[in-house]
Amino acid sequence: MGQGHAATIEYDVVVLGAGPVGENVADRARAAGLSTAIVESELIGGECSYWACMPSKALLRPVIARADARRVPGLRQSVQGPLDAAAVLAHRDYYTNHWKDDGQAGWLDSIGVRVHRGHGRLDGPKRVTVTSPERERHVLVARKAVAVCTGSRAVLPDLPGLAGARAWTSREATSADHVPERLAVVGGGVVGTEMAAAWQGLGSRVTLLARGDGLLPRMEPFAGELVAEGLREAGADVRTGTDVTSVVRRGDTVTLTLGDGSLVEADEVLMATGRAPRTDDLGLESVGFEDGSWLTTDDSCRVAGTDWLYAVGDVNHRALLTHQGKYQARIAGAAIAARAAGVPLLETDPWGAHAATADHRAVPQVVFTDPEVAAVGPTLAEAEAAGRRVRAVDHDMGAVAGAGLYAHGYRGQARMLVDLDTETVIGATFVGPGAGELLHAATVAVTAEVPVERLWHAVPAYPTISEIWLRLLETYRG
Ligand SMILES: Cc1cc2nc3c(=O)[nH]c(=O)nc-3n(C[C@H](O)[C@H](O)[C@H](O)COP(=O)(O)OP(=O)(O)OC[C@H]3O[C@@H](n4cnc5c(N)ncnc54)[C@H](O)[C@@H]3O)c2cc1C
Ligand SMILES: NC(=O)c1ccc[n+]([C@@H]2O[C@H](COP(=O)([O-])OP(=O)(O)OC[C@H]3O[C@@H](n4cnc5c(N)ncnc54)[C@H](O)[C@@H]3O)[C@@H](O)[C@H]2O)c1
Repeated sequence: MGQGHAATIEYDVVVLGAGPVGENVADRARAAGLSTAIVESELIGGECSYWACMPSKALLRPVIARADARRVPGLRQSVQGPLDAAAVLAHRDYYTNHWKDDGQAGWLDSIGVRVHRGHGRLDGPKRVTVTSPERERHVLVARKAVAVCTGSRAVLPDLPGLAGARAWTSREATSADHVPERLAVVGGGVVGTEMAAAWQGLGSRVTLLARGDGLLPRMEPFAGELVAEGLREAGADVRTGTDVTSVVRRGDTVTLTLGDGSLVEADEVLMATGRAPRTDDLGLESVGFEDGSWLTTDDSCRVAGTDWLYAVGDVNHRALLTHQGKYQARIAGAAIAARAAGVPLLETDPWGAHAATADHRAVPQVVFTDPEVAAVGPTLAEAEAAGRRVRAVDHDMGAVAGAGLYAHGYRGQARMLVDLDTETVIGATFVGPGAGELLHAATVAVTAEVPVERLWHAVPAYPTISEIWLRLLETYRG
């Protein structure tokens, strides 16, 4: 169908991309009584459901559970064998619903959000052209707002040989149907460390190549150190300060050349080297922006210089995390609804209903390695760089009774960051087995700006790992 004859359908709100974030924007908009359509070119549920959070955590859970069990006297002997990799992969397939999205499509249908399958492209203000898989085109006109929620994709460095090396990105690393004997992982960020832990645990011999001084460079340095230690103990070869200069495949073997001229051979190579926005071929030029760029927004997630265009989730580069994108979706959905209803003044002050304030103050993240890393708020280095007067309070997590009971010989480290001007906790990092489940208490304390003096009255149950809070507060008070 030519563009001149393309059918035109009007909605109040059109959402581009049905990942976790787009789904939530659509849900909030329709809950406010706005007619809402969502456009999806691949699978409803997005990267998170099929090639990121869900499959990666399904692969990691047995690896971490086994490592934990091996630290429990009396249980250790029963869990010495290898994992049943076929069963783990089958469980991963169950969690991705075998890469079918009928369940999520059914949910959108049940809440009254209209799904348009195909590639969406902006075509001037408030207009979106959808090209269906059958190459049919139609035009969606948004009376109130368009929300771009198209996410991000893996970015590959420009290395000699890489284009022909059939390298894995996060997509293959989370969906592979076999365990490679040797896996090289390039990149020491979150994807690199998690996938190194998963595949080493599943039986691969992993070589992790990171170019910085340590792993997880955006977190407190002790996090990367403990994760490197854990990976090495699991049998992985972890190398930091390493540059990869070429990646060449010959037959079944891929050879990586390192900066010092040495070679690493593997059966597969995972490039875990960061993300790029999925804004190429999005028609951004038709509304005054550059295709292929991250979209900068205000705290209501509205794109600067427009009164109708929103960018929510990975695509705005505020925090590349599902939970944070879904939070933005709740805020953006409320802002879209308020503006559509003609509310004269939105609540855009910090912590207001229409300001994604937590993006700046309290982004929680758990890295599901062994040990786990759980962090919220700035690191010490970030807080100091921002000119804040802070004190870092450190404590050995293993010194807590609950930790010793959880895992014999528990190794871990905690840091609480206190703002000395407000006497509130502005950040925390916990590294150790089971640390992920400690995080929300810290997120609540940071978000609510609870004074340290009041936290003194928040009594952790004995004997839980949460007693680390008491140790941190005792250390702070002296
Ligand atoms: C390996 C890995 C593990 C991760 N693990 C975690 C984790 O444990 N916890 C966590 O919080 N985060 C995790 N993340 C990050 C998380 O996956 C992202 O933050 C999240 O998926 C972002 O959601 P989104 O909706 O913004 O984008 P996406 O999930 O990328 O969804 C965007 C959707 O838009 C569609 N789309 C794109 N362009 C168009 C177009 N032009 N027309 C129509 N549709 C389009 C895409 O097909 C896709 O379905 C992980 C990431 C990776 C890579
Ligand atoms: N559990 C979780 O919350 C989770 C899990 C996975 C991913 N994610 C999110 O997904 C996003 C993407 O993760 P990621 O690990 O791909 O990106 P990242 O930016 O966290 O890490 C990429 C790493 O690759 C390195 N790198 C870049 N180019 C390189 C090169 N040419 N050679 C060697 N190293 C190179 C960088 O220095 C960096 O350390 C993150 O922002 C993260 O928040 C979250």
